[in-house]
Amino acid sequence: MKELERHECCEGEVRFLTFPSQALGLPTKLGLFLPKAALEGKKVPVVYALAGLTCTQETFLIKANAVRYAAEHGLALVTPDTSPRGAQVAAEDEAYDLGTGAGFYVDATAQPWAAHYRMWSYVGQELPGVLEAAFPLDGERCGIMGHSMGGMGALAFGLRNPRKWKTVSAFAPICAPARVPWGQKVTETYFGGDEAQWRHYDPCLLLTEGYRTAGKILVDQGLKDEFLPILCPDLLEQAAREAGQPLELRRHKLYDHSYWFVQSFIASQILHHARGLTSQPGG
Ligand SMILES: N[C@@H](CCC(=O)N[C@@H](CSC=O)C(=O)NCC(=O)O)C(=O)O
Repeated sequence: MKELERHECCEGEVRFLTFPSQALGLPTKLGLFLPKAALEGKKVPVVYALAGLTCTQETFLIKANAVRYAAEHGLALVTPDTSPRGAQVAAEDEAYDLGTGAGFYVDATAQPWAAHYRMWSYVGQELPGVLEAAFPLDGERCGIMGHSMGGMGALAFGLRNPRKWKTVSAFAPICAPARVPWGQKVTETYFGGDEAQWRHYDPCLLLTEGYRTAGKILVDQGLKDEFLPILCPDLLEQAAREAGQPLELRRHKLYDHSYWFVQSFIASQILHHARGLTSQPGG
């Protein structure tokens, strides 16, 4: 693990790191906020924040205004990159919604993508192990959140592995990727046309298959979101209702898809994780 940057922030530290990922078969970068207690060597709860299409390990930390709330509640934040970089796949830099910056938090099954596009294994397995060995992060108190493509990832990780991800939330997640153009493009490329792969990652399909999170899922969605028709929050609500999965879906009339929206509701999403991961009131 090599440190690229370190900045004092909200009595803790924001660090940018790189290491050679075995899952991705490439070096990868990530952001890490360590609150004051972690700098003093105490094990702290941690929330992974997964960003959306076109983002990097920096985007969420810079734009979501999450650090001050994480610091307030003594939470660490981890912000992975959104795809492998430099995989040398033809076409990986041609569109914003495929390839670089668009890993979709899945493991590709079709070549040439399958060699490096393995964000599911990287974020879900490799990264927590590497970080928990290197920093005072409590592997028993992990939460996961995300925006858009990252919201989809957060829901999928939370549903598939509730023992690891004790708290789950999302901003404007892609709720039914198998049914919408973004996901169909993934099917044609990363999955080589095998639509059935979505059964591992599509939040609505996972709910239908019986997967559940440990506690209530919190989702914020803007109603002026330019991507609303392909995010399908109504389908998530219906799938959760039918599955008996507790879900609080908060619809916000005036908000779009941007980080201005994320920033507006980040305090209560961080509180949701703090309550679930610490002994704070209401937890
Ligand atoms: N018009 C954009 C489209 C990409 C975009 O809106 N990306 C969103 C996430 S969308 C789903 O995952 C985002 O978070 N962008 C970064 C930002 O700083 O807002 C384009 O063509 O780039």
